[in-house]
Amino acid sequence: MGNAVAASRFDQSVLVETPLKPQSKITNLHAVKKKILFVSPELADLIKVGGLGDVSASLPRAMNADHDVRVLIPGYRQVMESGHAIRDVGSVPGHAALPPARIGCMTLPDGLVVYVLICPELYDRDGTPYGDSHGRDWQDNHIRFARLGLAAAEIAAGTACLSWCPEVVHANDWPAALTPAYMSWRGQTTPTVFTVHNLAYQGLCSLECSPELGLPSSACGHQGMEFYGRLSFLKAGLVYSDHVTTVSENYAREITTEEFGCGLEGMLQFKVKLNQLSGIPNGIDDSWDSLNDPHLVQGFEAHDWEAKRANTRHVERMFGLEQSDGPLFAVVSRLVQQKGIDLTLEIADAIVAQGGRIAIIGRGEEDLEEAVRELARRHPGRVGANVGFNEADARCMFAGSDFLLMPSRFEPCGLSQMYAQRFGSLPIARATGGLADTIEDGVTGFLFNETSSESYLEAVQRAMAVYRNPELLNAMRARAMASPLYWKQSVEPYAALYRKLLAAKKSGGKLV
Ligand SMILES: Nc1ncnc2c1ncn2[C@@H]1O[C@H](COP(=O)(O)OP(=O)(O)O[C@H]2O[C@H](CO)[C@@H](O)[C@H](O)[C@H]2O)[C@@H](O)[C@H]1O
Repeated sequence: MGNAVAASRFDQSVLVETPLKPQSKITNLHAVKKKILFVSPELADLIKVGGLGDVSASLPRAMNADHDVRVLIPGYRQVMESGHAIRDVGSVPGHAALPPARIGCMTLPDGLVVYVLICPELYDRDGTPYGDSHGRDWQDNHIRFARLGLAAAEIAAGTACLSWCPEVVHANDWPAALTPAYMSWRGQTTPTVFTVHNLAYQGLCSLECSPELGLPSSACGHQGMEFYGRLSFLKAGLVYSDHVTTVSENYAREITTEEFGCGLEGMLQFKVKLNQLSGIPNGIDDSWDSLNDPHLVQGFEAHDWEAKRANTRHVERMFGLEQSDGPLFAVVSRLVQQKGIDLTLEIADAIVAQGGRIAIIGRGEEDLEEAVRELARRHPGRVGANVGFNEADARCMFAGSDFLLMPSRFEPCGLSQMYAQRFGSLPIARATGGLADTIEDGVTGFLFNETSSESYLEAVQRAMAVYRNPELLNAMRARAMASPLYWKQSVEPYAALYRKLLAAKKSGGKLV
């Protein structure tokens, strides 16, 4: 294993920073670089369950042009065995039932600095970050992710023995949500941002877990993280952070309604009144380059549809599909209720009957995994399913398909539809959350309104009609390929938010 943990107590990563050059412009740039700690349970380079892994890999890198953003993640087995050297740079003491842990530092090949929370009894396991290989949540998830939050708080307080201390802490989703909470309970004043990538995952545990987490009594009341008789990590992130963001403007509005608010809409409406909730859309990174992506059998640009076709033939071979002139539909998704996979299963026969073929890749809930396998068995040569996930195959599918099926019940932002657009595959999606913000109906994809197979099928029929009109199809493909935002364009709103929080802290004033 290449993950030697050296014995130093000091954070040597400072040694790789560009030395300051007096009297030069670079000096000024370094002077204004803000130190940001980005706390996340996933980082696509090392471990990814879904879109949060992509964002945690892309956003800190995009921000690093102007800031010094470092990521903190748990030292899961996959992280410790990733082959990247890990230097021992600090430690955090135990607290209640949270065991003490070490902090390692990993510098990825492009220079991204990643702090790794090393605590084998919590993280050295087979399975995913959240559960075992059968999809069952780890019983001690409250301890595992409270440990993450408290370690971040210690780093922010300067008590983790690191030589680096953040000026802003940015925590993501429920697994990192106790970061602002512990910081608040300990009287720390470093500004905190909490980003909700998915409000439906809340990190709930029994109120009786409170002593294990070492919570103050105020935490267990309605004004704290109590939620319908349980403790909610997600609510803690909302209550105790200085500002909450979510990953599209439309979803930021939707979560203040009963339909999408998961019971938290009242407090989210309150956040809006305080000007403490906003939507900042996700982007995609530069690797989504249809001409130069090494995973594709043939790179292509807009209007080089013959080259795109070579990718279609490749996907047909990958999934054992018959070659035909009919459209190829792709599903690249976590197989969970949110994504409306059941709706795709309902309309699949109609797609096949009209000459379409469907290729499905993804994993998730066991019953949905079995249902897609069964669909493929029923339509040999017309429907192919690969239950599992790998990035290379996903990229080939975005490049080779004509349409991406994404009938999500809700979608905070969605990345897959943007990946598909960039690779000339038109998303067919429900007009919800970030899907409604990133897809222009009839121009860069197709939208439908109702969570029903009728509404969905109507959009699929419109897509099929466009497919029969090559001129229109190609015009839409070209528009779609030019439409997704790169991360660079999403970075400034985060930077502006950090500036605002720092300015408010400096003036000692309340945020308005
Ligand atoms: N079975 C699987 N295993 C591993 N990876 C898989 C997978 N199936 C698909 N993927 C990949 O995961 C990513 C999916 O990202 P999305 O943003 O579309 O959804 P997700 O629900 O995971 O993310 C949540 O967080 C992101 C980030 O903010 C929001 O965009 C989104 O709306 C929200 O639901 C893509 O890179 C895709 O290729």
